Amino acid sequence: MSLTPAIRVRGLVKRFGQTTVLDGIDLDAGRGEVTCLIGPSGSGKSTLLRCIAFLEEATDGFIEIDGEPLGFAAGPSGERMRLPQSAIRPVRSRVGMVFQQFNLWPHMTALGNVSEALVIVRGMKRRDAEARAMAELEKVGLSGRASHYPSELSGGQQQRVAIARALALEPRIMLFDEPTSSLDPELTGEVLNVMRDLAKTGMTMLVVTHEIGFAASVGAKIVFLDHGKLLVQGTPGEVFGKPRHPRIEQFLDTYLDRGAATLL
Ligand SMILES: Nc1ncnc2c1ncn2[C@@H]1O[C@H](COP(=O)(O)OP(=O)(O)OP(=O)(O)O)[C@@H](O)[C@H]1O
Repeated sequence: MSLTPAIRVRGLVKRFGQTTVLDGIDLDAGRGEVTCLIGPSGSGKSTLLRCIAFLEEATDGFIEIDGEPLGFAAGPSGERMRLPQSAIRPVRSRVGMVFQQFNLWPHMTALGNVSEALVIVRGMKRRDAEARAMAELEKVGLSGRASHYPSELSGGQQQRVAIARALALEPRIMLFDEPTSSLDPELTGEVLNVMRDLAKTGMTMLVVTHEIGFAASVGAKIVFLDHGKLLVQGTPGEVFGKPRHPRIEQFLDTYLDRGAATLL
């Protein structure tokens, strides 16, 4: 088995103007594993995810996906060189992303939302795209809602459509940015269950979450960001077990989610 991590981040820096939001992040996310990113609000979790999805361009540092550089590579003397678009696109297309807001097209059905990208991005025939989209909707338990519009679906169902849409493009890595934070507890549970099932298929997942119970039970690795630095990382037992790093203790006091106490 290859030891190359699915995601390898080295020395990642992101600045917005004078503000340093990510300050030298080194991170490995294992293939077929769930890595959970936790940390206080504003610590840089979303920005890190967005850099890995190449939605934001890092100010410095390197990202590799399956051992291949994303966006920038080290030149002959170690200098940072921007890669051409033709080299960026195939690496970037291996990464799927699910956001806090579902971002579905309101004028399209669930089936349309999942199949459209296959037609536009992949150039699939509509009939083939819809067959693939149905299979993805089935996986998230929504084949019976294929002809519904987003306004006719609950928030949890909309997020499951968004997950199906990302999966339809066959990513090797799925990034989730607080996918349940706009949902009430019941709907949160149904989305987390879909993510649990996805993890069981061996999908590599990097998940920003405040659902500590989910992170502790599904995460192979927990990464704690604080003020743009990676402060603590390890297995759930190492990060949440006692004695805990004082910042983790403080964070759990502030952010402990429903039911998490029983797991820690
Ligand atoms: N486009 C931007 N321009 C300027 N500052 C930004 C931009 N995006 C993020 N920031 C700042 O970067 C910091 C980190 O934001 P980020 O959203 O990555 O944190 P987070 O840990 O995901 O927070 P939360 O848990 O609240 O979502 C914040 O101070 C934020 O205001």
